[in-house]
Amino acid sequence: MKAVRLVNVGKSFGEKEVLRNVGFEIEEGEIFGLLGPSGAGKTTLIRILTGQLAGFGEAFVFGESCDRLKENNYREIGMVMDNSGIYERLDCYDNLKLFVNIYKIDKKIIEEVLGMVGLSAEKKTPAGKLSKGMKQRLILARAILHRPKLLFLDEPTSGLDPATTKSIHELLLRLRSEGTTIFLTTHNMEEATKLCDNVALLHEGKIIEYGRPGQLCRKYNQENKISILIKNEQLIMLANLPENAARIEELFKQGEVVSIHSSEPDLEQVFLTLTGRGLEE
Ligand SMILES: Nc1ncnc2c1ncn2[C@@H]1O[C@H](COP(=O)(O)OP(=O)(O)OP(=O)(O)O)[C@@H](O)[C@H]1O
Repeated sequence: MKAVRLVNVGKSFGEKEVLRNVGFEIEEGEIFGLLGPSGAGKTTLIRILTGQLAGFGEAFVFGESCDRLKENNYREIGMVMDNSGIYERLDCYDNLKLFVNIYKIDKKIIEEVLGMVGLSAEKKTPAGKLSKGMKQRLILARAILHRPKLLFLDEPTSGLDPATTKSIHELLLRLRSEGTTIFLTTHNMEEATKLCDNVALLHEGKIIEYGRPGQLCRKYNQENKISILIKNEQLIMLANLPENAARIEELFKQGEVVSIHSSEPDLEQVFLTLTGRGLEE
């Protein structure tokens, strides 16, 4: 069974069409990235998938229609959205205890999950006194407490420092290795390339590309070039064509080559090629 299946999903707010003909599937156990600039409709799509908003078309999680999700379906889903649901005055432990009680699970899991997100030392710290990165990790801890099969993460590392971002990435890869399906939105193309098995590019409410990050980069690699760093720190860019082979061979023979690699576009450039706009605009 697919973790997520969308067929012709659309959504309008009044006159404004925010999503149109959105269709794709997510396999169980993959990390999927929905990429698009601000206002593209990413959060709206997550809200439809989590039953918080009704749209047109068909949307399913684990075969269940998203407008009919019940308690047992919600037990399989975890979410990290803007509205964090964290109580500032309660410490980290008690914040999680609230949810352990709601889910009726063993409270032994709290210590384990605090460890997973690197907050064991902050167990007794009120959430209001945590740094932004720590708070984000607490929100993530809350979302994975009941070990959901499907995790929705709306910009999980936005505005966080590189160390916290790295620890969140490691946690997401660990969750995937344990079989969790992850649906994330991001503006960060490096994050998407590093983590995602598949990505969809959303532009003005429509999916304009879908595929593996590497595959998409190669597909739009119109200017396939090779960059060669030589000893005097000079960078030589050559088209990846047979007629340049002799030149490259000569540089190798002269012992000049420090490094050589093919230069493919990144997802940011793919998006720019398709829309004429960057993702951060
Ligand atoms: N409840 C609402 N009522 C009216 N318009 C809305 C509502 N929610 C979202 N929109 C509009 O729908 C569009 C898509 O918003 P959405 O939040 O889904 O974008 P996004 O891709 O998640 O953006 P960001 O990256 O900034 O979070 C925006 O133009 C937004 O103004």
